[in-house]
Amino acid sequence: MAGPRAGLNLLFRSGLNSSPANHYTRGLLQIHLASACRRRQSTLPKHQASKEEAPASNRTADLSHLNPEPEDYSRFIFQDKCHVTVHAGPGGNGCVSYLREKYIEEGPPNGGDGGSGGGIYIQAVEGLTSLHKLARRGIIKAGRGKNGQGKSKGGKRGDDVLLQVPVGTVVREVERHDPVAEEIARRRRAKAEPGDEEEAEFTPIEYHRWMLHPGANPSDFLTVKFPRLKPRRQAIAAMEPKAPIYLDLDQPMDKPILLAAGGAGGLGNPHFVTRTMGRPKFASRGEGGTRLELDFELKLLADVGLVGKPNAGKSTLLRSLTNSRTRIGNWEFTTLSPHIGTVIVDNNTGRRLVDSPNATRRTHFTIADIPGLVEGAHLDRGLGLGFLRHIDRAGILAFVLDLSNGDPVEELQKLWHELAEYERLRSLEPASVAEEQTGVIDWEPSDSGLPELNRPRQRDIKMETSDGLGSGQPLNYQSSGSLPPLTMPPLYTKPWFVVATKADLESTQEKYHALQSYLSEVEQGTTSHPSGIQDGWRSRLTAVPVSAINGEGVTRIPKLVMQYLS
Ligand SMILES: Nc1nc2c(ncn2[C@@H]2O[C@H](COP(=O)(O)OP(=O)(O)OP(=O)(O)O)[C@@H](O)[C@H]2O)c(=O)[nH]1
Ligand SMILES: [Mg+2]
Repeated sequence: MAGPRAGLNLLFRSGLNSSPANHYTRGLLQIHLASACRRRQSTLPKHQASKEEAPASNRTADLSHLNPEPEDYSRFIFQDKCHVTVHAGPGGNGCVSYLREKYIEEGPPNGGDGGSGGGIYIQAVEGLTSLHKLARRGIIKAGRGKNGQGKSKGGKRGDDVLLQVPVGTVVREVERHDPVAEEIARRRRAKAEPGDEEEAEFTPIEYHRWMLHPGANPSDFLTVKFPRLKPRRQAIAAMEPKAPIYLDLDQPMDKPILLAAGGAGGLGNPHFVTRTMGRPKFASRGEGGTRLELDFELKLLADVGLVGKPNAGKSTLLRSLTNSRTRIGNWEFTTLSPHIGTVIVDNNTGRRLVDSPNATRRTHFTIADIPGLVEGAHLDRGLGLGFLRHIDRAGILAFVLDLSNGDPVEELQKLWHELAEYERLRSLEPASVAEEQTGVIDWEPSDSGLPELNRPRQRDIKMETSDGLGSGQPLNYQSSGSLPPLTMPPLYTKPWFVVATKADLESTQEKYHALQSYLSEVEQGTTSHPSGIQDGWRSRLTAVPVSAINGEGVTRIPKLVMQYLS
């Protein structure tokens, strides 16, 4: 059974050059032989087939996962956007306490300080592919610092919260409520606009900032003279990214970074001892924690993006190349959310599974199966713009064309037309178009990841400096208006190739040849680029004939991709 197949492979290896036509013939011959093998297998009487265990060398690979039962797919919950409110923990209160010992009736103050509130941290990690877990949490609160205690015991720190998000997540601050910045601004306003003299002398009691001994009467607030205490921040707050937060987490991170530090703990009463007041009856309360409203958006970061019409065979192709268990079905829009599969090119056994012509040390690359594009996708038809955004981030575009359905050259042109239109709309009036047509706001990602955080943003947000208590924190605000445009490399400058699938079906050969000669013309410049843009990518254009459902011809794709990966 394997005899003729092995013989033919040998023949191809020795005798044929690697012209596109031969790739096709080779692919198809392999397919025919494979189906011949299957036919022979199936012609065996059933009982005989089961009894006669084929020798190991003769066993054909199990291809059942390429044409699965309807229920044989992984349930993949996917969410690529969410809005989350995070609260950094407030600090614990300071304590009012005095030393009490035998023969020391009125000991010195020994109230401990309150613990600081827990911070909110974020980390992009590999292995996550969706934001749905984060979205479920809705409101996320870090722990409150514990109150200080007598005998100079400080309160425990509040628990930190770590948000783990997939690589490729963009985090944008929508709203901020910072009690410390608010307090500073209030004081500044009071200082800048002194009322009449009477009013100036009157200082309102700051119940929210001070606390008395538990045994004290509320009226004691009137008699105690509180010192001036500036709002405080934890020292760690200096590590917060500059507001408004805008993070483009396009690399896995070794360590989390701080989004919002918890509030500083209150001071115990020993801090307020003066010459005239040896036993202060008050301590300060902990500072409130910052509240942030954050928008998360996942822009898939795959090396290769599969672009094709619905039902073209993208998911089958992904299954044949990777371990993905994405859903396959003979109807349009089987895939409703992007799926990412990983192709291992080096399993670290000392011998690479796929040779790379350039000296890249990549051990794997990723492929994104994106829902099908229909005509008018750039106008948000079908699953349109929502997923065109995901193509943005793929480094290489693989156009999946169904050879059995319609004219592949025309299909390729239509797909490119959608991408070019999307590109054009984005470059024309990015914010308004994106907002108007999708309700989605695109914003400018950084080119170089985290260091970019400190780049000043062109947004009209009122900044407050905080009297040296931390570097210029913004006052509470709500972002409004349009956001800066996305600066991704234009789609037409990305390397691309074509995967001509369903090559096992009848009368596909002529279509394949027509497609291949069209690509050669585009490459040579005798025909315009299918996007209609003159300086689109034109080098090494090729169409790979495959029958993904039989797993035939697909091994050429990783080799091709490795040529483009650096
Ligand atoms: N004969 C043949 N059929 C194929 C091949 N690849 C896919 N199919 C069939 O084409 C149909 C659609 O395949 P899918 O992989 O779900 O197509 P898709 O592009 O992911 O479709 P959407 O998710 O709707 O965009 C299924 O019935 C597959 O079995 C192939 O190489 N040969
Ligand atoms: Mg699909």
